[in-house]
Amino acid sequence: ESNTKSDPSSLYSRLGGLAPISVVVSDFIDIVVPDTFLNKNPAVQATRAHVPAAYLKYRVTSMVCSATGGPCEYQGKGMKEAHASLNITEPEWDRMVVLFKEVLAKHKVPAKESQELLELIGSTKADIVVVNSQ
Ligand code: HEM
Repeated sequence: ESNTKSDPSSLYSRLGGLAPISVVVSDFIDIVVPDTFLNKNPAVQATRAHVPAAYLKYRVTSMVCSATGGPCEYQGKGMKEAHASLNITEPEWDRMVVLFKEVLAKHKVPAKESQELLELIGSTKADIVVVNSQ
């Protein structure tokens, strides 16, 4: 596995590189895609028919790899564009964060690295949550 180009102090390296990152992302997508609360959003539910989970795993893994200082290049859509038509609400965002924290705990990602990943995810919130429902 070629993570040799990466700074050893990067979040990417501290997470253990691409193999552990891809496992955490894969588990996360496996939990998020069938989640009944998130699928109450009809726009989100509708994408299940035409956006394969394997595709989302690939895109989210390459994004996390890139954003944490790893050797990947994210070539997917911007977060605003990817989620614009999904009408994602604040409660849906909060549900996703709960599910993400469960996956981090399951894989025993250390507190510091978990916090950094949550901040990274948090930095995309303004582009993803388009409905202010509170
Ligand atoms: C409640 C929160 C979220 C929901 C319900 C959600 C749902 C979705 C759905 C349904 C798609 C497929 C859109 C389509 O192709 O029509 C998608 C794409 C994507 N999402 Fe999310 N998402 C959420 C949050 C996030 C977060 C926090 C990230 C990463 C920081 C993320 C990263 C991506 C990426 C990388 C894609 C693929 C973009 C592409 O096709 O190039 N999503 N999301």
